[in-house]
Amino acid sequence: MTSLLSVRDLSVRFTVRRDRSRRQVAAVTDVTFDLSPGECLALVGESGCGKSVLASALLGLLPGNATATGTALLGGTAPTRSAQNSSGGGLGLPTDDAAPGERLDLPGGDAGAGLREELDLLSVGERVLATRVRGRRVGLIPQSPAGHLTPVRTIGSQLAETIRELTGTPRARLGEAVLTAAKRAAFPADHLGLHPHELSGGLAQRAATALALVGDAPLLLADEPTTGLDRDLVDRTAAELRRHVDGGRALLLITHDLAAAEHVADRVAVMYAGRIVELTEATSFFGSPGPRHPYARRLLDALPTRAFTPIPGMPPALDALPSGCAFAPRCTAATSACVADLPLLTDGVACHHPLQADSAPLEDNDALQV
Ligand SMILES: Nc1ncnc2c1ncn2[C@@H]1O[C@H](COP(=O)(O)OP(=O)(O)OP(=O)(O)O)[C@@H](O)[C@H]1O
Ligand code: NI
Repeated sequence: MTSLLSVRDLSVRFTVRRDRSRRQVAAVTDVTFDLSPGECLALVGESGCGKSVLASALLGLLPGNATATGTALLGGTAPTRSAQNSSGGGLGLPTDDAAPGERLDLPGGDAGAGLREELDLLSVGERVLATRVRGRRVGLIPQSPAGHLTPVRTIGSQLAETIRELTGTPRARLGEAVLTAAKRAAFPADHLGLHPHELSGGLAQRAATALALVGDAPLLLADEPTTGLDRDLVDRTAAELRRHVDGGRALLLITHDLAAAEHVADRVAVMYAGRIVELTEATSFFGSPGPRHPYARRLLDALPTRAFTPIPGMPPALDALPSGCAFAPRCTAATSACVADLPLLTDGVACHHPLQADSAPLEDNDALQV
């Protein structure tokens, strides 16, 4: 299937001042993956491994001290018959690769050819990202919803404004549309009159989710969308996200919650110290043969429903990464080759000694060989 998003060699470097010298923080390094319409890729990994920075890079939301390199092609989408008619047709785009259920009758009278052409998200620039990409072609459920909500406006009025802007819903039907949008994210209707600071973390999360779903963007980036939610709301959010994907949209699900990832994801990418170290089908990852990278295996074993064994040691500092495998100092299977040579992602795993099928949980008392 044609990719909706093709990320190639995406790297992000932050320049920071430390001890009166400038240092480079390698937050994301050489990340490559594809995402198709109707597919969910879960991006998992310990805190600080670069997941949110990756999402920010795709939306042009990096701070000023960051530099992103590589490419992130967002595929063009074909117009529907009605959009073709209304815009006079002939947008010069292929019509046979539209995702099933993809929203193509683009809102807001913005149905120009540029809206649907292929874009490199890393090079298009802020104006295109702000007017044509964010919310319309790429939706974001941010990790810190409070920072993305307007503090002085009620959730209801923020939803109404976003709905009007992105879908062109007439004023008379806005009230009904706000209720529908809130319900999709399990945001209670009787809280729509509240301001962001009056909401709990979980409610702010649901408000941000409702806002992100409004544009029905073909690609959704959901950064920890279930943080702060009770288990039944986690399940509801996971089900809503899956519905979104089954409607033909693509989802990059960034999460610590491997259980939620198991319910929603088609494929899993495991990040460690800024790199993808394993990229595989969710059924193989969560079932058989299981993760093949020792770090991925440890991550899964750390789940309370599995071996419940924490991963020993700490991830490396991103401004002083080793030249070989960054996981080697914590890896019980590491050899001198792991310290000397960086293993590249080959056949879905970046490891010199990938685990064999259905291997037993790794033991903490295995002596580190490095
Ligand atoms: N503005 C910045 N300047 C310097 N370093 C930064 C900046 N923003 C993020 N980083 C670094 O980039 C790394 C990756 O951060 P990121 O937020 O992507 O992690 P994450 O995987 O999303 O973690 P979490 O699961 O905790 O959300 C971190 O080590 C962080 O310190
Ligand atoms: Ni994050």
